Amino acid sequence: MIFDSLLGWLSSDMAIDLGTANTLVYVKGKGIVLREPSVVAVKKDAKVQRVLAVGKEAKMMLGKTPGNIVAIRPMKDGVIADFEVTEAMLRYFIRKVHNRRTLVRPRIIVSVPSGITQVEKRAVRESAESAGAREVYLIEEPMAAAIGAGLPITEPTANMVVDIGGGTTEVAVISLAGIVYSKSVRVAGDKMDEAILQYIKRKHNLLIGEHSAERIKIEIGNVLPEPPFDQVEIKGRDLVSGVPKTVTINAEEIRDAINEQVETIVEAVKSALEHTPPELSADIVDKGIVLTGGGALLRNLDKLLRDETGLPIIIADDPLSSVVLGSGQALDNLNILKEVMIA
Ligand SMILES: Nc1ncnc2c1ncn2[C@@H]1O[C@H](COP(=O)(O)OP(=O)(O)OP(=O)(O)O)[C@@H](O)[C@H]1O
Repeated sequence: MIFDSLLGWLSSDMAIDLGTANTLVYVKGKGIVLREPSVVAVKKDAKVQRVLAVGKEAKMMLGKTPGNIVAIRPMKDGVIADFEVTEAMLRYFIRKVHNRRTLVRPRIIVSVPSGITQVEKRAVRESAESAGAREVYLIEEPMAAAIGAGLPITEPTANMVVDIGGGTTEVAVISLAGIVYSKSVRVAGDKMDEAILQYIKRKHNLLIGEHSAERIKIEIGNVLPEPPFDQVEIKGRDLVSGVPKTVTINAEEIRDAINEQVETIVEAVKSALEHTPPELSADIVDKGIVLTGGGALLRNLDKLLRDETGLPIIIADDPLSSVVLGSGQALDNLNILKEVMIA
């Protein structure tokens, strides 16, 4: 019986939020011990590929590497896009958490987007196992996010959570420790960055990298900007002359640039509301919708969702950590894990 093997968990056991943008690790009894971008810099010589840097150090190299070095983001749209590199990244993070001591192989809880395929689930399990896990348990991200945000998921009442990450936006209605309805769209922070990059290219003939696009979004991104608009100077390469140049961009332009992605997220929320059984809808009217994930920090997204749905919208206390905090609670309290883990 699988639950028998839940006994005897060790202090080296951990919960990992293997995100498209960031990877977070929670160690049993200790809390969050690692928070790094999901980026790996790899050097390719002849046929051999060597990992040069992982996490923050590798993210600094994005878009700045010479020919034989590539900075790779091995997760795309919430799932593993490059199996080997994901495994190398996980191995690095697990060893870092353990201070490179070789301990008993840990049991690991990994959160995955809701509705991922069996093949994608197997890829996550296998990559965690080859990176050193003894056993791997999976939890759906919106469930983990809801637990991490402190929602009473085991009660017979609706909890609605919208987790906006780098690769996916997950909308879910949870009651009695089960997901009553969920919708996962592969539109979130990364697609916004891409849209900003394309907008600046089109409108200002300026080429910028994805790292700069993300920085602009975080600095002045706002879904309901008002004059005087915040603005930021950006440097890039002029498409026509080929030389470096600087332009000033304002928040209204960025709203325009990411409008389509924001609309997709709003529509996903509305569609979830339409598919929620009436008894549970009544609970949502009272309790509202909780936003988690880095995208919850996009300025005024909560206000826009409130305008569009007429419901109370609450941003979780620490939206970037909700998922790993929820998986961490399942690690600390195995009764929760038994209820929410998926096959
Ligand atoms: N202040 C901010 N304003 C807008 N977006 C932000 C802000 N801070 C972080 N983000 C965005 O949040 C995203 C990362 O969020 P998070 O770490 O929750 O995602 P993830 O778990 O790695 O992704 P996924 O759940 O899709 O696998 C990035 O796109 C980042 O640019």
